[in-house]
Amino acid sequence: MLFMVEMAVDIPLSFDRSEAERLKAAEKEQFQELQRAGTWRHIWRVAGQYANVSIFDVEDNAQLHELLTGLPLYPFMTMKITALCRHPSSTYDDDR
Ligand SMILES: O=C(O)C[C@H]1C=CC(=O)O1
Repeated sequence: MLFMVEMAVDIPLSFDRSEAERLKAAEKEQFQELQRAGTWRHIWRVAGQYANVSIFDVEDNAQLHELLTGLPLYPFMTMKITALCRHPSSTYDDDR
């Protein structure tokens, strides 16, 4: 199942800087692992914002929930999730 996830990150200025850097590094590592696995299929930076638009390919809603709530930066994120389905005009075989 494909989902578009819009994520915005807001780490308060009062939050410990070195802990923030540690969480960002952990987030990057987790992201790259999921990208290599094909689960976190795409990511784009939203220009001018600490935010991204991502496409996830997961088994079900529960897997998406587990994955998103397990992200190191999750406590600082707001998310908007949109379920996607194949467009009838698409020529791509992997648009499930
Ligand atoms: O940078 C972000 O948008 C937040 C998060 C998503 C992937 C990653 O490495 O960090």
